[in-house]
Amino acid sequence: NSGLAGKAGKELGDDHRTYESEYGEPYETEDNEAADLSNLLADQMTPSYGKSAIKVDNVCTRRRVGDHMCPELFILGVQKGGTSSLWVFLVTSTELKIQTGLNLYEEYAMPKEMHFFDKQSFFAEGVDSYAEHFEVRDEESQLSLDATPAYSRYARVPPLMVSTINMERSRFIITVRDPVHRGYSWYTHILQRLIRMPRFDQAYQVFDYKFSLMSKYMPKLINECVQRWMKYPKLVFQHCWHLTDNVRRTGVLVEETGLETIYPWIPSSIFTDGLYGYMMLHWFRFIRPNLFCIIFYEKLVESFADEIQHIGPCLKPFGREILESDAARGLPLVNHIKCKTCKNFERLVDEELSAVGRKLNEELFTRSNDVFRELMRDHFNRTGMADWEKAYTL
Ligand SMILES: Nc1ncnc2c1ncn2[C@@H]1O[C@H](COP(=O)(O)OS(=O)(=O)O)[C@@H](OP(=O)(O)O)[C@H]1O
Repeated sequence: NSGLAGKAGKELGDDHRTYESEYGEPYETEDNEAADLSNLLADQMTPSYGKSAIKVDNVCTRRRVGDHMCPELFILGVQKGGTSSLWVFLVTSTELKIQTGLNLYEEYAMPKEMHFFDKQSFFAEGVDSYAEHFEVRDEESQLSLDATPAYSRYARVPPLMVSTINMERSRFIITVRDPVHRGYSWYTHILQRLIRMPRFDQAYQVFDYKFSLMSKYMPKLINECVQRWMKYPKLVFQHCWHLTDNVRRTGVLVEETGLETIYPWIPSSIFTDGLYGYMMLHWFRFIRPNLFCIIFYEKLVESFADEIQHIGPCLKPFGREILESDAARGLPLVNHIKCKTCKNFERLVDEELSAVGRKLNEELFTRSNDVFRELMRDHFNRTGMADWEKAYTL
């Protein structure tokens, strides 16, 4: 593993204290992250954003026939944004010929998700190991996809990607969804799949496992951070996302249960992962906007054939396009967790979720959505999008 990927991994490993991540493995803290990220990758940030001089020399940038193939198409997020269905659509298309990974690092991950950039232990294995998870390139035109929706929610991922992959060729897809519904879906996901892990159970127990109580307490705390950094919108995400020390220090007494928060980043991620405006500003510091394709979950569900065309610019450089006949297949329904057997699940009917959502918008999401709407207008020429709050006005 030559080049900057190794250097970045080593320096991060050497310089940062390690804690256990939410999945029980070490990750770096985000102490002085602004300084760390910008110093570490200052050289690489400019070329990736400017006129694309590739400085990294590794298996991803050499891309030789006969070598394992690094992905050049990514679904970065967001978690619970319909990414599994989108992945199924893309990799089952006989027209598009997009290849998925040969095998995964993690036995229990969704088949689409490599988690190379968000899990420190995988990244530490190096870029050659990443490529080896994909097929050997038989011809120049082959294209592989890494669809790991967790990437978008880790502030450290974009600089690591820039220091590793072939930035000249790569394209990045993100689907977004009403942050309230996304949050509720993520809460449901945790109750069904992750609650068996003691830290998830303890974190949720504090709130009597209720989404409504998490929505009452966590956004206030997150918003204090957001307000503090609002003067520098590009820095909000890296200072306020779910794994910052700021969030770790956050203690709050939940009056209804009489318990203090434990592992506060677990419930806080339900909300911070939905700060799309600040999240995208962070990504755009490292990767220029025209390499992204951003699509809307609600539009995918309502009018798939139209919305899916918005990933066209991310396929075109690879000589691919979505044909009408392909789009007519529609969005498959994958990964719908009913939580029928979830213990302690707070099932909120529409009206209840609307009431919770109204407050979440007031307190947290509207400002971030405003930023996001501006980005959609300025960089993607899409206006009238992301008006999720409308559904919550009385
Ligand atoms: N075709 C179609 N129509 C409507 N909704 C759909 C469809 N396909 C996926 N979904 C919903 O997308 C949610 C899962 O998103 P992800 O696959 O991105 O989740 S994950 O982060 O990979 O776990 C999950 O949302 P919730 O059901 O609200 O939890 C899925 O039901």
